[in-house]
Formats: sequence, structure tokens, C-alpha cells
Amino acid sequence: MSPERERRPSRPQRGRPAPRKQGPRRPPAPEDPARRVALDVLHAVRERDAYANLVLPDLLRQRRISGRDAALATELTYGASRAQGLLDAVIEACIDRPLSKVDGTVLDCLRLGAYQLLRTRVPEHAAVDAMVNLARADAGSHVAGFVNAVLRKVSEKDEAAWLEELTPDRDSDPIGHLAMRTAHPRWIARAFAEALGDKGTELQAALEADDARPEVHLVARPGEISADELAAITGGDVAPYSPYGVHLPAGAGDPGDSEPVKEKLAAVQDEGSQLCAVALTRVPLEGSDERWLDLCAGPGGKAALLGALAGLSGARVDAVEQAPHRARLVEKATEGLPVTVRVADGRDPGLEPGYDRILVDAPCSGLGALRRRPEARWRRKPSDVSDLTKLQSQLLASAFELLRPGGVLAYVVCSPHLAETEGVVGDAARRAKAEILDAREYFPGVPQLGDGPYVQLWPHRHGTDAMFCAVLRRLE
Ligand SMILES: C[S@@+](CC[C@H](N)C(=O)[O-])C[C@H]1O[C@@H](n2cnc3c(N)ncnc32)[C@H](O)[C@@H]1O
Repeated sequence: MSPERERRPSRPQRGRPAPRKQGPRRPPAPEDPARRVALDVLHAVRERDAYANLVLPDLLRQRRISGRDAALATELTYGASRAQGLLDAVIEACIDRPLSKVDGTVLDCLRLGAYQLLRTRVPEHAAVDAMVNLARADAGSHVAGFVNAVLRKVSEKDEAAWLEELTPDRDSDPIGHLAMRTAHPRWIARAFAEALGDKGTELQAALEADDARPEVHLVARPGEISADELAAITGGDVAPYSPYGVHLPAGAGDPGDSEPVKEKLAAVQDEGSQLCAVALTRVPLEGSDERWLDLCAGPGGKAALLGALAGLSGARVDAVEQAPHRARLVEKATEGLPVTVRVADGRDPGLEPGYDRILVDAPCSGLGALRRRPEARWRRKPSDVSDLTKLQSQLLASAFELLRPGGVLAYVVCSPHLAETEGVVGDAARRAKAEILDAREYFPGVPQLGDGPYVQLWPHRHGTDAMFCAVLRRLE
């Protein structure tokens, strides 16, 4: 064993990255464009809270990277982002201080290097040398020895052996065990376990499905094109549950390029979102059924579906959105439909009460759609949930004020976290004197919906995002 491997590497420096001695960030290393892009994306995510799946395609385009290099850059960026917790645990086991004391740029290099060593077939020397070079370029030559030593230590074991060493015991800590095995933060694994009422095989299936890349779903605009026609044109499959849904095959290319989407006969929308919007329209009503409201409408996916269905039944939709730029997206999505978009705070939107149907698709932690954003699970914090539940309760209370007696409301969040789902709804229903309806009735044909009255969809059960839907009727 080399002396490097015997020594426990020490950290290169404390605190923030060393100022670069040669002015601004270096141009991409021409000999290793894939790793350079991956590193730059991790940097943007860490420093600017950027979204990897937005930054990466931009950088690939700007730098004209395609083919195998683009594929490698994508694999490294998304893989290292998803597996961050596991990679960090391994790196921490290879150094003699907390990870928080490692310079951010160096840490990005270590994460990318560890990912290559543990989860790809990149040869050890290629992975280590490449990351040492990048670390040297970005953080200075004094870090090269440290990065080299840490990565050599990481490479002494494969992923299975590291997991064996680092994973808590399944019997004494089942949630910690699965969290580490599936590279999820413990608090998210616990939230899933509480929502599922399971810490075993089903939790494992849920966490594994959360790691898989989601299929792309389209919604066929009601009255314009049927799901059958849309499936035939796009080469997709008619969705199993939504009457308007189509699942595109993997690798079908950019759905925005397909003719039906360009002509606004269809749009990209997860089947779970379609089901929740449609559920609201399925609830029987006595009396008028003309005024519908979408209280949190941006960017307009559900408003467009509701608008199309309203158009077919002679109703109109008011779509409220607080953020002006998102309200513009709603306008674009609902062009030509009987939808009026208003920029307002849904907690006090200044609208005339008396709505027949209201959708509250509330801002939420998004724990149900983590699979769409590789880094999202590591960015979210438990405190996000407590901040959001207050806003969710206020929006729901406002919606009840605007609903007519006998009118119906769907409360939807893309999260299975019990505080954001049952917690918010139970409180609001008590305060507003509302009846909680059995939402499962409005999801016909959808299996595994549990005991009700709420509907919680799951990627591993339904192939959808983990959307939650409660349906309530105002009593008086
Ligand atoms: C989950 S998203 C809605 C998704 C949308 N229904 C769709 O299907 O495309 C929640 C939206 O609520 C908006 N929002 C946040 N706070 C709000 C408030 N106080 N009033 C109205 N809208 C708000 C956010 O800007 C965001 O666009």
C-alpha cells in the first residue's frame, strides 16, 4: 500500500474556496469537457441554489458538447447529485475532520470522483487523475495531494463494501438503513415511512422509485384531441388511469418538439396532476356549476386542464397566481380557454365569493416530485415543511370563504408529508365546517388507494408523482 493510502488525508484549508490566483474561472479544459461541465453544474447548484436540470442543458449547448461527452456529463452530474448523501458519508469516512470543514470546490471534486469510483466503470486512475487536475485548476495546486489521497482511499472499497460499513442495522434502525441504501436524507425517508405506514419493503420500493427517472406524461386537451389519437401521433401509450393521459416511451426526445404539443392540443403533465384536477370536476354538485377557481395556478398545467373541461361544460375558471412571471405562464397555457388569470395573493385575492368548485394546488415541499430534480432531496429542509403548512392552511381558509355552501374544493399538494396533507386538511375542515368526502370515488380505476378518505398517489404504486388530494364540501 502506498504511503498515501496509509495516511489519513488532512484537509487542504478551512472555510471558503481559495481565491483563484489567475483571475476569473478558467475556460473549460478542452481535454475533459464532460467532467468540467459536471463540476461547473455542481458548483452552480451549491453556490447559487441553481437547478441541475436547468443549468446542465444550457452549459452543454453553450459549450457545444454532444454525444458521448454529453452523456457522461449528464450521468456524472445527475448521479452525483442524487447520491450526494452516500458520497458524503464515504468521503467523511476517508478524512479526519467533518465534511463542513472541506472547501466547497474541493468537495465538488471529491463527490464527482467518488461517484465515478463507486457507481461507474470509469477506471480508477482515470477518475482520480481527472478530478485531481480539475481540483488543481479550480482550487490551486495545494489541494491536489489531498484530493488524490481521499479518492485513492475511496477506491479501496466498492459501493457494496462501503454500504456494509456505513449503513445502520436494518432491525434497530430500519429508516436509517433504507435512507443510506437509497441515498435519501433520513428525514425524508421518515416522512415517506409515516405516510406509507411502513418501514420495510414498501418504504424501500418508494425510495427506490424516487431514485428512478420518471416517464414523460402528456395530457390531451379535452375537446381537442383524444388520448388515443395523441398516443398514435406520438408513439406513446394511453395512460392507465387518466382519461386524457399518454405515456411517452423512454428516449422519445423533447416532448416540446412534438406537433400536438406545439399546436397546444397537448401538454406535458404528470398523470397524477391530471387525476387530481379531473377529480375536482367529477364531484356531483347540486345547483349552479358555472364558477370555478384555481387559487394557486402557476405555471398553469391544472388551470389549462380545468379550463378545457370548463369550456365543455359551460363553466368559467378564475386562475389566481401570486408571482407575476408565473401568472404569465398561466396566461400562455390557457390561451383560448375560458380562463381569466389574476395576479393576487390567494389568501386575500379580492374575488367575489360564491364559487362552485375550487382547486387549491398549494405551494408545498415537493417531496412527491423529488425524482424530477436530482439535487432536490438534499436541498429541502424539515423547516421548509413547517413554513409551508402555515401558508397552506391560510390558502385553504381563504378558499372556504370563497366557496358557496354545497360547493366542492380539492386540496392538492405534491407531497406525501403528513403535516402538509392530513394535518392541514383536518384542521381546515374543522374550522370551516366542511365535510371531508371520500376522494377515492373520484379516482375511478386507480388501485391501491388505501382506506381513504384521502388519495395519496405514489411513484412505486401508480407511476405518478406522489400527489395528495383531499376533496371537501362546504356545509354552510
Ligand atoms: C404547486 S404550484 C401550482 C401548480 C399549478 N396548479 C399547475 O398545475 O401548474 C403552487 C403555486 O402557488 C403559487 N403561490 C404561492 N403562494 C401563493 C399565494 N399566496 N397566492 C397565490 N399563489 C401562490 C406559487 O407561485 C406556485 O406557482
